[in-house]
Amino acid sequence: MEKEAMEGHVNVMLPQENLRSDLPNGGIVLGHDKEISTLQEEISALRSRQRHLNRRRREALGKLIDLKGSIRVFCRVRPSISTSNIKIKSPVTVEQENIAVRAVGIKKDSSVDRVFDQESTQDDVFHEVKPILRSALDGHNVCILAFGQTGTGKTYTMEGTSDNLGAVPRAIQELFSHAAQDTSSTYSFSISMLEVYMGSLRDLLAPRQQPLFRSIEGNTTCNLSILATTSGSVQVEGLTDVAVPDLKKANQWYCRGRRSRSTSGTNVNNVSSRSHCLTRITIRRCGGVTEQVSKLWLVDLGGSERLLKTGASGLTMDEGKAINLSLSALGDVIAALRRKRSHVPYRNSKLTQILSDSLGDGSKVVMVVHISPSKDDVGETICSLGFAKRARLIESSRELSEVR
Ligand SMILES: Nc1ncnc2c1ncn2[C@@H]1O[C@H](COP(=O)(O)OP(=O)(O)OP(=O)(O)O)[C@@H](O)[C@H]1O
Repeated sequence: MEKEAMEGHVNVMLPQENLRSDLPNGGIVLGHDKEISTLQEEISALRSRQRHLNRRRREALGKLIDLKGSIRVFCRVRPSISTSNIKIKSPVTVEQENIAVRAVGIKKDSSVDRVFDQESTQDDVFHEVKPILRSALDGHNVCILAFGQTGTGKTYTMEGTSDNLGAVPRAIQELFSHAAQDTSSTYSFSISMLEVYMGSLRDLLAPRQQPLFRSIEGNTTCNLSILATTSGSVQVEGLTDVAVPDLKKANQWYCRGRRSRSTSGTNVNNVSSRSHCLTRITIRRCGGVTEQVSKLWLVDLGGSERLLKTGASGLTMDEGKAINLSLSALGDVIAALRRKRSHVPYRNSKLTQILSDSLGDGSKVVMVVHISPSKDDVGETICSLGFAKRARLIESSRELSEVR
């Protein structure tokens, strides 16, 4: 019974044979009232036990995630996209948790919490990401970030394709499926999506579609502002937040937001994302008298890029510079958290400002660093692995007077 209660299912078997022997037409006689009231008491005791076990499960999960580190770093290697039949040996070799990069004059070994090799599937990645969703349902702010050089598969991991759904649609599905199974709490969800583009914010779910940033150079009319509340939580003023009563509605809104993203062709990716795309699921959990609100951020970061290599010029080059600057601000925040600095420079970019209540203490982060298997990308691969290393060294128990 305990195991069943922990999994959120309590099945109480009524002694139907006994009842039926007295009742040929299937009705209930008064003589059984006592039995019924005993069973009702038993059900209510089991419900209370279930709530208690759920609370303990939440505490245990929180401790487990803290032990593993408040930030978990995975690395995914994109499959080779060479069209040639000649098999070229990749400078990148991987094992379960280790990545070795070998090239002329380069010998670099890195370790992360889990490596996904070129053959890994969307299922494999989601399997590792899934436990942290429980933390979001339990009231923690959670952030799942896809980081990496342009063209290494960040959008593939987060959005996926219609045949191979990525982490965002799978996470949305998982939230609804958990909510349907948990009989001890009720949940409601809402979704927001925004794009951080050249230091400005654009609401991807605005009722009247705002003009694409890319189509109007220097346009900042879509700029939203970020407010920090006295309780330390962060609000994006005026950002559309749509209540999603079911999975179908959630997917419809997510697809709508995806279609509004700014993309452009570069030498290395012909549908390169020119911005950071942030999907926020707000979770309201009501268990008994208390309501808890938490945020799940699913972030497809713009690709870090070497501007010469991507062949970018004009607007595309400016976009690349802006992406690199905000990624460097994200790196600085992570480094400050790691060093337990009293000042964490969240304010240095819009990206880090928005995420400030979901990157610091008490929140849980999964970062999937994407790398290319190609010899031509060794320089970028080393940089991305350096970023992963810095992120991985964050300690979970720290006391910070964070500046947001
Ligand atoms: N694991 C994978 N399996 C199959 N195809 C992949 C995988 N990863 C990436 N791809 C393919 O590689 C190409 C580039 O991937 P994607 O657009 O996701 O890169 P990105 O890192 O988001 O790039 P950018 O930063 O420029 O937006 C796409 O055609 C994508 O479908």
